Amino acid sequence: MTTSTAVSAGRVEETASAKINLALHVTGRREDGYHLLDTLVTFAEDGDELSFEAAAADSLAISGRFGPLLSGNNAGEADNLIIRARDLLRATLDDTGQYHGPVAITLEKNLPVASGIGGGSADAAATLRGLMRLWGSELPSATLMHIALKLGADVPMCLSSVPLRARGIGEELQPVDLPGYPMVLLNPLKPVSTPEIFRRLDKRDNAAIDGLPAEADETAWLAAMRGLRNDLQGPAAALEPEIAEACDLLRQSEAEVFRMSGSGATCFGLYKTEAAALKAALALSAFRPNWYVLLTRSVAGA
Ligand SMILES: C[C@@](CO)(OP(=O)(O)O)[C@H](O)COP(=O)(O)OP(=O)(O)OC[C@H]1O[C@@H](n2ccc(N)nc2=O)[C@H](O)[C@@H]1O
Ligand SMILES: Nc1ncnc2c1ncn2[C@@H]1O[C@H](COP(=O)(O)OP(=O)(O)O)[C@@H](O)[C@H]1O
Repeated sequence: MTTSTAVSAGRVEETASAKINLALHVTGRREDGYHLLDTLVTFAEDGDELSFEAAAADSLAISGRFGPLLSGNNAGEADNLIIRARDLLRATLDDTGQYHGPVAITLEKNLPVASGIGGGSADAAATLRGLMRLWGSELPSATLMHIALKLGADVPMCLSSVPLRARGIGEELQPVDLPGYPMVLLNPLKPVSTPEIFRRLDKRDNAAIDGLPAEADETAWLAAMRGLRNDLQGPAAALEPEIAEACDLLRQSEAEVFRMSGSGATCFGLYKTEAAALKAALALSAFRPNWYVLLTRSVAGA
């Protein structure tokens, strides 16, 4: 039911930025089996592109390099996180008597799917942001965070898409003063199962992240990040050896910091200069033409 008539904008656009776990420490386990994390996260300047336009009826049109992977039984319209985000937001707006008319949504799926960079979570967060702009909605930030967490552990952090440290399973967020860096993402395009990676951990009470710089000093942050780790990288590389190869290629490309993101298989490299990142991306694309290589930049903290 739509209970008011105001539409604040005809068409709005949102970028769903790739999420990068620069470090991910598994520090414990909840009673429901979910693992407690301490993770340093940043976002790429690039990602999926979404648009939202008032229409006569609801629709979702998907295009882009990885669009064909989202169809049928794998996140087709009914299961797509975009649709789940739209419907959950609508239910809350309905309860508070706010407008939520029909909407035509487009998704340009540029990010590889199930690849440790949270494309689905970023799409869900972009949908919440985009529809609130389109519909002129007003919700307390706690309500929005509650909706986001229902959609997935990574969705709250994707709402702001700024560098942050996340704890719990992703609900305790603390922005950090991390500078932006030229960045290359590299993925062998081999799927890895997130639950399987968590199941294969042999240690679940690892040390938390320690000693992050308080200021945006590029060199101090690079040194701090070199001392961190991704506890999911060992199990993921054991399942998919090309992950180890991807990290090794990034090391050879003279990345200042290189590591796997999330539960894989995407790996990232951070560089001191745009020229170094460009050289790395060109060499990696030539050496592994069938892999996913993205030359981008990580966003800077506030
Ligand atoms: C590992 C991370 C790090 O940012 O990113 P991705 O690799 O997905 O990008 C996330 O914590 C992914 O969280 P989320 O998006 O909820 O993962 P899902 O794919 O829904 O979780 C699949 C399954 O993985 C296990 N799981 C997930 C998260 C967590 N903190 N502990 C777990 O044990 C659970 O068995 C869960 O049912
Ligand atoms: N819009 C979407 N984009 C990507 N995956 C989606 C989407 N909606 C639902 N999914 C489902 O979510 C799962 C995890 O996708 P994704 O967020 O890309 O993983 P990851 O966080 O590992 O990068 C996919 O296997 C897919 O079935």
